[in-house]
Amino acid sequence: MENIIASAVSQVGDPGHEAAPRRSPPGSFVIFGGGGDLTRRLLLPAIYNLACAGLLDDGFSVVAVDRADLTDAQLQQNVRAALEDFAARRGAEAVALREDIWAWMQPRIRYVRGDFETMRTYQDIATVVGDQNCIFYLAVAARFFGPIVDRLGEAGLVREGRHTFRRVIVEKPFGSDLPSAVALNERLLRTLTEQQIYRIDHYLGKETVQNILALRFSNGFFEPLWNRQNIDHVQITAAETVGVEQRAKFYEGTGALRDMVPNHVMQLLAMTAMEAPISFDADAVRNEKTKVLDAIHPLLPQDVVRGQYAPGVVGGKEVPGYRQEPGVDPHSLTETYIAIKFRIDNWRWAGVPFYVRTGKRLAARKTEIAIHFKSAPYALFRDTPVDKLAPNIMVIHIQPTEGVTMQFSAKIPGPSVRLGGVRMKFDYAEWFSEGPSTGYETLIYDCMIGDATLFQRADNIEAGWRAVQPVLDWGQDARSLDFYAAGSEGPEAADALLARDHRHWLKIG
Ligand SMILES: NC(=O)C1=CN([C@@H]2O[C@H](COP(=O)(O)OP(=O)(O)OC[C@H]3O[C@@H](n4cnc5c(N)ncnc54)[C@H](OP(=O)(O)O)[C@@H]3O)[C@@H](O)[C@H]2O)C=CC1
Ligand SMILES: O=C1O[C@H](COP(=O)(O)O)[C@@H](O)[C@H](O)[C@H]1O
Repeated sequence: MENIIASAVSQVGDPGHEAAPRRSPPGSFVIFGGGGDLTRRLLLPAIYNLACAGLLDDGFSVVAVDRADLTDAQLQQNVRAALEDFAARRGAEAVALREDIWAWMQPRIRYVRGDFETMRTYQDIATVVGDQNCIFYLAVAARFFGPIVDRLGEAGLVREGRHTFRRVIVEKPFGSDLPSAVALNERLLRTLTEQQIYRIDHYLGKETVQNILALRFSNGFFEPLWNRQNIDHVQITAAETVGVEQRAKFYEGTGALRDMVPNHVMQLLAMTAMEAPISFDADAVRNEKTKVLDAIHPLLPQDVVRGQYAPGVVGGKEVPGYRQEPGVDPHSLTETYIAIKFRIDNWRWAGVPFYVRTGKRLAARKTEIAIHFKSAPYALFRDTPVDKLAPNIMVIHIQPTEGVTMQFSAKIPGPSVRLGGVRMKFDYAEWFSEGPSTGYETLIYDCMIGDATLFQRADNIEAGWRAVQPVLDWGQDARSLDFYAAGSEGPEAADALLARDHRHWLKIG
């Protein structure tokens, strides 16, 4: 089946011959938190990968701002070490850092030592960046977002010139509920225009997430089926095998709902459910996303299952429960798993539930969107040994493998009519040879060229929080917390959520 599809598609055209993307404009990429974990693990490798792809202008430079006492040369050594650890690899395998790229990058890396809360730091940044284009990346704890932007404004660093831009990339978490997200938007917008703010959601940097729009809107055969007449329900899963790791302090006050749903999961839902935009212009896309999120029906307690992992076995190894993790309150009520049944009150989706689940310490690492189509009428098969027709399912795999699978029924060879489920699979890696990616390359590059399509607008963020705010308002409650063994499929109550509707989850593990 896979061969038939591959050969049919190969007649269409040879992949990989699209127009080459243009180089970024020259300018400084200023990273607040330039010595931090995000910078080392994801941002610097992304910049290195962009340099390897020839997408950075010779007038590009990185300016790291942090409080450690370092010289430019020491910082450059730290950057090299980070690139060796996190960038120079192909899959799990380490490869040598490209010396030609490092020779290009090294002199373009500068350090500004200073406290984020001190004006002197901003004066020093101004001296380094001069009047060039600048992107300020806030790779810092959320409590600094407002203060840094205020000071950038006071120092005149975000004033744009006739031919130069000043942009700010804001990391997550963007607020911790609807009121705080609204307040943060208001604060940033006192200094910046909406067009200068790039609110990042790293899920939007993932190729297959972007592919949802390509799949839906560049193929004639999906869109006519993409509605309540043909789709029974949608399942969105973002499952992880890792536990809370070293992040107990952050996670205890956050939990799975805040950490994953208003941002990453909502982006997946919005891209699956949105109407076709009138163009791929950033605002056209974001208008449609906001519209669909605004159409989410207010949640009821019976639509939500909160879970927390208990001790169990992951990858053949015994692991502790969440309450036994270092830094976690032994009586913690923080959820590490959440499942929600969303309803979308619009013409296209009325009556089609969107079930979402996300959690840590589950049976496998898997992010996917499964579109469950309605079954064909059974009538024709009543006089055959076939007792029921399986529904067709289209699964968009986001990670760890990227691709699309279609599940449908076919006749099992033999004299009588018997049906078996078969799969057709499109695998991104098999079809397209892509360079290494952290997912941040696309986002950083898009910000450089001023394309905000994959970033969240203020109303987008607020719509995501608004959809989950009822759950936050109910508060944490021991009665609303179900336990699941680490390494399992999640709490039984999540199965019951679908069983009530005579449906079941696809297996994670
Ligand atoms: N790490 C990750 O994988 C991800 C992180 N994020 C988000 O990115 C942001 C940064 O996270 P992360 O890199 O992990 O955080 P880190 O704490 O590792 O990095 C922050 C850096 O800022 C420095 N710093 C803290 N306070 C000041 C100050 N007042 N003045 C100057 N420097 C200061 C810290 O120095 P010191 O070490 O001395 O405190 C540290 O080097 C957060 O918003 C996080 O939610 C998002 C997705 C993934
Ligand atoms: O933002 C976050 O995302 C990660 C999951 O990201 P992924 O790209 O590995 O799917 C999650 O582990 C983390 O808790 C959360 O803050």
